[in-house]
Amino acid sequence: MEALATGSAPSRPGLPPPTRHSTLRRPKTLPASSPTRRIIAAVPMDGTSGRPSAPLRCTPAETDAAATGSDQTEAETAGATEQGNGAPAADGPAASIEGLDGIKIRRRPVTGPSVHHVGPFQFRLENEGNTPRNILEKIVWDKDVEVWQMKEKMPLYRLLGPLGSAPPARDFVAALKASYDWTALPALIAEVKKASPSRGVLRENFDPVEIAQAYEKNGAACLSVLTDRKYFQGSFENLEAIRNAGVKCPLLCKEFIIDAWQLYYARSKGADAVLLIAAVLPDRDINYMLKICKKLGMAALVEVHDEREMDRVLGIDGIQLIGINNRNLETFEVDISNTKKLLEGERGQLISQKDIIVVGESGLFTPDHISFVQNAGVKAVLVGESLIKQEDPGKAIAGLFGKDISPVSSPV
Ligand SMILES: O=C(O)c1ccccc1NCC(=O)[C@H](O)[C@H](O)COP(=O)(O)O
Repeated sequence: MEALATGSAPSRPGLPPPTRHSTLRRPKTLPASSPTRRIIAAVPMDGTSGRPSAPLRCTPAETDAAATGSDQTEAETAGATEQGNGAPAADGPAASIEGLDGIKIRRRPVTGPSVHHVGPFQFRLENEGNTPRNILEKIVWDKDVEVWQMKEKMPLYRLLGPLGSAPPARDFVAALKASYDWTALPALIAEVKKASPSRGVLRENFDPVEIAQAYEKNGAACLSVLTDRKYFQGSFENLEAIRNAGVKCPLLCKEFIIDAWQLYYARSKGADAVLLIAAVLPDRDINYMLKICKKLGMAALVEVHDEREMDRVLGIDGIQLIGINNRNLETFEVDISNTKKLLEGERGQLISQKDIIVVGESGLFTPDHISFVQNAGVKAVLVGESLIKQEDPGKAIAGLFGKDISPVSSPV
């Protein structure tokens, strides 16, 4: 399949997975100046007393991070010698400089694994370089391990079959435009989300298909389906089940995409669109992933949170959808005036010139909130909590918009 040609890939996405090593190696060096280097635990590994009930294990990410040492493969030397944020792979203070390439988080632990083996012991050495600084960094580091494990089980070539038999991609952008034209209100992307790191479990009695059908019936233009299991209790099974149940609304795969492989996987599970987070992905990755999405027929919702990310994204060609997240993913603070702030002045003008649809994301609970972001310039909204927490999430849509927006209702 043509879309599988990843030969022109820049550094990390699409590269063959780095060689893994069965034993842990020390990272080349720990930063000499490492200020908070601490031994947290020393655990004998031979089953004698003192062994923890859930033994510490070295994870692929740990071996992977260690692989930034001296015996890298050619591919790693060519591409993966960066953290994915342009930072040098391992040593020294430069490795932890934030903001290189514009992204705020470190894509991997910069000082290598926190777990080390000495004889029969495992040591956990924590320092600034291998301790996540915020939830987004933690999610992305965990995602790195998860994606590596998934790729091991299902390498790209083995996705060919599922990709070929996946239901065809539907036009996510056209669905948003049609809804906006019909209702003269922001098109709704309703989120199928059981839990979140900031809010915990949002809905105990969670039937993803039933919720998706209710959203569709009550006027959602598109759906956003959380697929991350660890932090959102979502799954690709949910995405697939919703697609297979005959829901016609195009589906956004709400995932933390860090590797091009995930785009193919999402498409093979029936996704029509994916989320690309500017705080996580350098421009070159966004560029590259947009091209793959296009080949796969999927839309990409490129998410920003601040002016800097917005300016970066506005410099990238081919973007059709920009999501402004009102939630700061590092602090969980939600402020819907963020949408207005990012659309003021020249940025708003450029967005109109480029015919980009802006999606207002997070913290939208009332018709006033919807009016506020619409007046700021959004043509679509992404809403989770305020719908999913209601007894009847479908009916809650009319409450959110202040009127019935279902397809059977009359247009304005
Ligand atoms: O919501 C979180 O706690 C969260 C934490 C870390 C990364 C992403 C997170 N949420 C993703 C979203 O921003 C929302 O799911 C989406 O925009 C809908 O927001 P809401 O309507 O407030 O549920």
